Amino acid sequence: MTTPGAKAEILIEALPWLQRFRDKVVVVKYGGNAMVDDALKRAFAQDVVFLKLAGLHPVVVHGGGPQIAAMLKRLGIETEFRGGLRVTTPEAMDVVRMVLVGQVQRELVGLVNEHGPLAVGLSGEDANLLTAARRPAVVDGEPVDIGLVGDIVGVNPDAVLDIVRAGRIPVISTVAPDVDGVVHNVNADTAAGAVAVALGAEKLVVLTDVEGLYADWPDRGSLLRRIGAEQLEKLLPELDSGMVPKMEACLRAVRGGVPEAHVIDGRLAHSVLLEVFTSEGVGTMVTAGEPADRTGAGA
Ligand SMILES: Nc1ncnc2c1ncn2[C@@H]1O[C@H](COP(=O)(O)OP(=O)(O)O)[C@@H](O)[C@H]1O
Ligand SMILES: CC(=O)N[C@@H](CCC(=O)OP(=O)(O)O)C(=O)O
Repeated sequence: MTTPGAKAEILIEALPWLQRFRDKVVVVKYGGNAMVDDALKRAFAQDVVFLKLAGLHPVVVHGGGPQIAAMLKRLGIETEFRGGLRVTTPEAMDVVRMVLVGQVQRELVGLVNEHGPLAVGLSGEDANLLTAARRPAVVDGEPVDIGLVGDIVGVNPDAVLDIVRAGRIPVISTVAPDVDGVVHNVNADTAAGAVAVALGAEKLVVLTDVEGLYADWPDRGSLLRRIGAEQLEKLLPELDSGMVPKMEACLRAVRGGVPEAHVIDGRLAHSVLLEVFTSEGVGTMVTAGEPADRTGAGA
């Protein structure tokens, strides 16, 4: 059993991190694969509320890939992934928007608001929050047309900061119009990286369903605890599917001035709190400079 002294030590470990992150924006990307059960989703909502009440400014950017896949299946619409991105026809786009904004976002907003009137849901379409431009997938070094898939070319920070300044927690779905108003499907990792840069965030935290980035996936001994931008750039071509947009987003964040970006295990309850408020942190930390590599859990 934890003694009172040990409990106090755990609390006091958070002190320097409370000082560093107080009044700072922390962008948390919650991936669909980390939303595996209700207990974990509730723990995630608690963590975000905890950050807010501790004086940080969490901004949630959510995914929902598996939820989109399930709805597409129910509707008998087939889609495939190219280079980690969903090939998105106009018909699939309607489903992406319905699921992300109408289902996943609503659920997260509801879970956060069990703790008080905190979360406000919005999509890239609200107050010109996000502007997209069509992007191809890159497969074997070649650009491939994948339909209504966008990259973020513009962020209106005030659309988010107004909500933050009102003491609330923005929960952002990543569908975004292009300059002509055509709505695009934006990978949630990609959007989270762009939002973190535009908000001048102090940290980007990306939750997924593995412990972090592995140098030699799936060799479990190759977990990287820290990696610099240059080394990550070299590793990018070696990475598989889902990890590519995630690590590109971390790279974009740190190159855009966010001091650190993290990929952490969303299957671990309260992983966000462990990352923000403990000295050891969890998962893989990406920085712009080249830190000494640390391999292996707990290193
Ligand atoms: N080098 C790597 N390190 C860690 N995971 C990897 C790596 N390469 C590929 N993966 C895969 O990427 C997956 C995470 O991406 P994805 O399934 O898109 O997650 P999410 O829904 O959280 O965005 C992991 O479950 C793992 O199977
Ligand atoms: C273009 C593209 O691939 N968009 C993603 C958007 C959702 C997402 O990114 O969800 P996760 O974070 O759960 O993977 C998709 O359609 O699945």
